[in-house]
Amino acid sequence: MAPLKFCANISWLFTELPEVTQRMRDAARAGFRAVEAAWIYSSDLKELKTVKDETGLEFALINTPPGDLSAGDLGLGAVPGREQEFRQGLDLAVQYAKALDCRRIHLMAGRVPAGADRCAVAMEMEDTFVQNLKHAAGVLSKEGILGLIEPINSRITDPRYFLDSPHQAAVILQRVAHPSIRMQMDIFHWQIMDGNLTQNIRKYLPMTGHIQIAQVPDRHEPDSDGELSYTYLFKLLEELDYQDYIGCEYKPQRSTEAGLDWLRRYWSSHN
Ligand SMILES: O=C(O)C(=O)CO
Repeated sequence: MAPLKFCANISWLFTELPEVTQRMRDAARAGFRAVEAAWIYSSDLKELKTVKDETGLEFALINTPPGDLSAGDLGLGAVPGREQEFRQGLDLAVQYAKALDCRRIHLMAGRVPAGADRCAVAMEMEDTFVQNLKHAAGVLSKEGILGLIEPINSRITDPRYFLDSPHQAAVILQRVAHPSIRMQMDIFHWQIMDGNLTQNIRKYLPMTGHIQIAQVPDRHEPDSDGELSYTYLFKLLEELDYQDYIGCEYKPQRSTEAGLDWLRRYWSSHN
């Protein structure tokens, strides 16, 4: 069984440094061969590419732009009436992904509008998402890029996020029915929403293109106190021969460096 591949989410790790490029260098120094990030659109693309080339880092994943964060947007994929903006954001994400040779883009669904009843708007939002994902599939398949949809828990992290369960995502993926659109499995969110991780991982891994991890409930390092045994979960993913990236998307309890012992232990026991 091949060792699992971990990438540093530099929107959560190495945030002791303000600049994305500084975080990239620190991630490389810490031993990571790949990074992922939420939104890098305020960074100069040429600088990102220079540092990527200098460090030899791979860019594993970026997100589509969120929309207007200050107005409460967190993605536009499933938001009726914002289709044009979603498509413009997709084009920008593709521009960055191509320049950085990044092969995965998280197509963010977005939130149920404030004040709306989730059940009342669910069908319209799902239909909007399916149409946007079918459009994205056509764009991304030409570039050899995977589009990913990620359930984000609506119990703790984001009560209004539209896509909040792996089962809901699986129905949407079935409606889109395109190999360029796959699941983004964030084990932190899946535990909070559904538990039953062994069954859900076994069931949905075949349609998954990226994984993210954090401990539950405080979203710290995998080896911090919490509900999950990542020793068990990593063994399960090795047994299932998962070969894509695992994004380290957690809040360090102290510093990023101090919190990386779990990964050093994994690397030293698998090299
Ligand atoms: O909030 C999360 O878990 C994300 O991955 C957003 O991109």
